[in-house]
Amino acid sequence: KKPNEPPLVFHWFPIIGSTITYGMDPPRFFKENREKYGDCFTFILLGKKTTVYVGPKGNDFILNGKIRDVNAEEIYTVLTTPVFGKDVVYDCPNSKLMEQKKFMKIALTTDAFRQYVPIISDEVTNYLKRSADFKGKSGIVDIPPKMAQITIFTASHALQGKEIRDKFDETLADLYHDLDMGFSPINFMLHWAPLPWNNRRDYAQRTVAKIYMDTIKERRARGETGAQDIMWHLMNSTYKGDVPVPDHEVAHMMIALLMAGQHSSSSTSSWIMLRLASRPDIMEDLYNEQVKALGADLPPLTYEDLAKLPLHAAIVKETLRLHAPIHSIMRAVKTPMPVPGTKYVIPTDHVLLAAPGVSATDECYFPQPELWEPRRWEKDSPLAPTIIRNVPAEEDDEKIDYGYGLVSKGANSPYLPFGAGRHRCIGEQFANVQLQTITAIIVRNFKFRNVDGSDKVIGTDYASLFSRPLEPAKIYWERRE
Ligand code: HEM
Ligand SMILES: N#Cc1ccc(COc2ccc(/C=C/c3ccc(C(F)(F)[C@](O)(Cn4cnnn4)c4ccc(F)cc4F)nc3)cc2)cc1
Repeated sequence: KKPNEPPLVFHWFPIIGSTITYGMDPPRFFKENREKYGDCFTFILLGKKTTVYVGPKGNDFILNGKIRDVNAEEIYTVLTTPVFGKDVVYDCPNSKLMEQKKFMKIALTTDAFRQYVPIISDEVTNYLKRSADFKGKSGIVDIPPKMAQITIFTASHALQGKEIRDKFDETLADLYHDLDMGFSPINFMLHWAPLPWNNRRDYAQRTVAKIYMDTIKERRARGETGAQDIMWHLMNSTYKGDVPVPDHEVAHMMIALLMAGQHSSSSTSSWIMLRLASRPDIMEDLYNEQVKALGADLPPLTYEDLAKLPLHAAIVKETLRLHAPIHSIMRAVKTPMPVPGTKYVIPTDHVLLAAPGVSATDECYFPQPELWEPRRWEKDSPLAPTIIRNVPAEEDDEKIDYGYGLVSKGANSPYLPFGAGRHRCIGEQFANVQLQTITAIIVRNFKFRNVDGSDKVIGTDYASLFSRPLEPAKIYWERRE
């Protein structure tokens, strides 16, 4: 170990290093090594020196790193470009990504959400009516595959438009599956390997992109201006210098948004259902919150209704605190980076890894951190986030504009499931609308509990790109009369 580098995690073998212990359970790996080495330490991930820096200071160091010091696209492009397609997101200069995020964000407006809530409600209601797994009065169901179906229908219809959503009933579903096979950490690590599924992924990418480009041509021919969905906005956006967005870039951004929305929401909605099954009392409280706020006849849900359902919002917030789909955020180091307050200088042959989930489960910020308690987010809850150095976890947050609107630097926040800084998520509001609406409709139809009646919750599968529940994850459901 060199004197001015962070401590190196002990490992037996070169190349493999700590890949397996990290890959099997990243949160446990971070916690154990934080206790041994402190907030900043280096481990070997498939031969690559990977420096972890956790806690609010680590989150700030990595997520608010200067563009000349840290680089996301170098790390992510091998994973995302074969799946999304060329010239978008991580296959273009960061300045172009910032413009693309501006275009996407313009489409995700309150007006759009007003349209999305009825769309999402109807998709969930229809799915529950049609699904063979929810026939009769009660039963046992493996919930993650059902939530994957519900999210693909709701995300594709809301974000991509009706014509794309209807294609998911036939060809698009299989193509999406082949595309999805390429979205795995193996590709992340061994992108150069001629893995068999990568041919299917490449064929699927070209075919899906063509479906989008044909839809774009149809809409342009029809002079379509009705649906204010994302495709319409991207088709009518121009880069600085009034350069229109080429059709293939619109198609590739649509694939990127579909993948983002699908994986994050499918994982999170599965965890929400599993947590509700472990706490049937909270599921009852959600039902009563709706009856109290909207009336016992439970009229069709509107976007404005969501603001009257704070417990529904807290369910999503608390689930993301314990089950953030992205457990590791990576950056390449472009210039040697001195770590403030230490003698460490991170060299350019290291990769930086931020793990915001570590502070979200740190007892010094969240009392009883492993307890899933949505009410901890209410103002005067005894479990509320500890005020950090007189900076409340939520407010008083420094904001900065990277070209797609003001985003919080989140420098002091122990809770960053959507990241922070230049690469921060632009899908947070959509995700909240989608997840709260799905939860509200499910709560209206069913009561859940664990098959064994316990308050336990299943373990996490970290082997895929987005952490998600181990499968099968069965719950007992009962139709609410
Ligand atoms: C529960 C849902 C979601 C979670 C937890 C989540 C989380 C994140 C995180 C942690 C990042 C930062 C990645 C990094 O810094 O490397 C991010 C970025 C991003 N997310 Fe999300 N996301 C969610 C939903 C969505 C949705 C629904 C969309 C699109 C509609 C979306 C689009 C994006 C985009 C475009 C970026 C920017 C990437 C960059 O600038 O490098 N996300 N998200
Ligand atoms: N042995 C072994 C062994 C070793 C290691 C492991 C596990 O190791 C790791 C390490 C790192 C990671 C990182 C996750 C990661 C990063 C980027 C992205 C993304 F870019 F794709 C995304 O941010 C996703 N996103 C954003 N918002 N919603 N979705 C995105 C951005 C913009 C966009 F438009 C579309 C997008 F969808 N996705 C996921 C995951 C697993 C397992 C086994």
